[in-house]
Amino acid sequence: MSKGLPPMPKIQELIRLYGLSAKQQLSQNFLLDLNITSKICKLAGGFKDCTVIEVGAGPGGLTRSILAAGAKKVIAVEMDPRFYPALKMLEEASEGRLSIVMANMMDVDEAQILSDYRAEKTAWPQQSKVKLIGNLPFNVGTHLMLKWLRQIQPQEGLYQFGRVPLYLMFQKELSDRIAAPIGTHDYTRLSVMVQQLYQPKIIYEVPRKVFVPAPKVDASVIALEPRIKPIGDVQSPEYFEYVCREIFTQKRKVLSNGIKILGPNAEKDLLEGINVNLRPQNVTIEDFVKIANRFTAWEGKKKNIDLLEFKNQGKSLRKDQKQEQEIVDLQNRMKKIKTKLREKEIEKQEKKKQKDLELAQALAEIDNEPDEMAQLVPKDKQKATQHMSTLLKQSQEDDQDEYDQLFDDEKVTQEEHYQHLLDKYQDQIDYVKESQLERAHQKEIIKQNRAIIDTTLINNNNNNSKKNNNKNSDTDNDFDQLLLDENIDYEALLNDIDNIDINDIKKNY
Ligand SMILES: C[S@@+](CC[C@H](N)C(=O)[O-])C[C@H]1O[C@@H](n2cnc3c(N)ncnc32)[C@H](O)[C@@H]1O
Repeated sequence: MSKGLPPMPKIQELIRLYGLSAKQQLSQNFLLDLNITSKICKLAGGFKDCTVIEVGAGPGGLTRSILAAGAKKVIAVEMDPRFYPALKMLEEASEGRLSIVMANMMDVDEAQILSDYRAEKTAWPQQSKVKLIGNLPFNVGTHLMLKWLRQIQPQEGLYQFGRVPLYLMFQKELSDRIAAPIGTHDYTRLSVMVQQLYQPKIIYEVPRKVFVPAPKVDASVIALEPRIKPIGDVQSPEYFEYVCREIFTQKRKVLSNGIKILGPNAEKDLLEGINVNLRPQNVTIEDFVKIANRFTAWEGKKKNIDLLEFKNQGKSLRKDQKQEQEIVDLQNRMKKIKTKLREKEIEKQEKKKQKDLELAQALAEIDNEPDEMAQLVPKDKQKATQHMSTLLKQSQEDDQDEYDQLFDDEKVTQEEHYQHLLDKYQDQIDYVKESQLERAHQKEIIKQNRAIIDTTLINNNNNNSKKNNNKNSDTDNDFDQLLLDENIDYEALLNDIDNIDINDIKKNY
């Protein structure tokens, strides 16, 4: 049990209790082994007396270890509301040391939450009393890292609180690239951009098997300590990012050739004093800064340079995450509907069996071969129904003869005669009529089912694009309505649902 916390249910138990299965599509891979999370905290240098922002707290495994490591305050940011009850339980046990912020970290104002929770400000270049840690989906982690990286030089956001180190879990390959030394295969745009501002160090390699569920790749925790003084003095972070991006697209060319991508005469105007025979992977960060600063002031650069990637990264991530979430929700609703339909189908089959049995019994009463009829009914209801009509007709005719005779003998009145016939056959006649109608009706129902499914999905897509929050309830109402119909052809409906390709829905976004 975690030091400093009262006894609490295990994370695995909370996951079971609150039904917190990982959403694999959203790359939720949990760390449930507290030995591992404690080791990560230790390798991050411990959190004693620190204010720690934990990004993507999930069910709270790592959170417990951070608290156990003596953090003064933990601010756990999580965007998936399913985790709120589990985190709330931990918050209550933490005696004020844990606070939960339910939000997308892309939208969080770090300086605001740190002031709200009275984090201590430390003057640059001292080591900060604030630390940030996160086991995030890998793509999200990269976007956020770029967000924090851009806050360093203007000392905004996190960096109003001093030299805040970041401890981020990435897929191993990405951490290797971020930390890659110059001259290695892994030295890329990201290495240059991150290392210009941070001192990176891989502190822990985490094999995939320790996550639940296991991702497809191994991971590692990288520590990013802001440099006291960045390498070089970048004039425009936007152009620095642009220049690094463009030059690394020319990885196989030496600088004198590759630089041409930045515009005509770039070689003459931007490379003075730089070894032009190097490939990008051998160019120092200082030289990248020099080239980028010259480019920023350069008249010869292309007009309308696309800096959109730099500006829109956060936006596109938010959009991607929202869409992924919507698709997961849609898939979950489909799953629920399928379960409901299967139950209804079983119910319907039971009813059908019962009806067939009743039909067989009814036939047995007017036929001398009950066994044969009992076999015929479940196999071919239409044939059985026809057979039953013939038998009924025959039987009515026999009775008619018998009663005509009685009537002729004046033993019964005409009225009694018809009443007798009516009573005897009414039920069977109704049943036969119903059965004959059934097939035509079924066809109609199948058509209706298809129409409802089509409309529901179209509505769903339209609603998604209109960002209409009521879409789920509309869709659910349609389906609930559908399920109320006793005569529904569940099998056809299930087939239709099975044939829905979730990728088609994705395409429509
Ligand atoms: C890989 S899981 C890790 C959960 C937990 N920290 C652990 O180690 O078991 C990532 C968590 O980050 C959350 N998350 C993903 N994107 C986020 C974002 N933009 N802002 C806040 N939380 C996010 C997910 O909902 C999920 O709970």
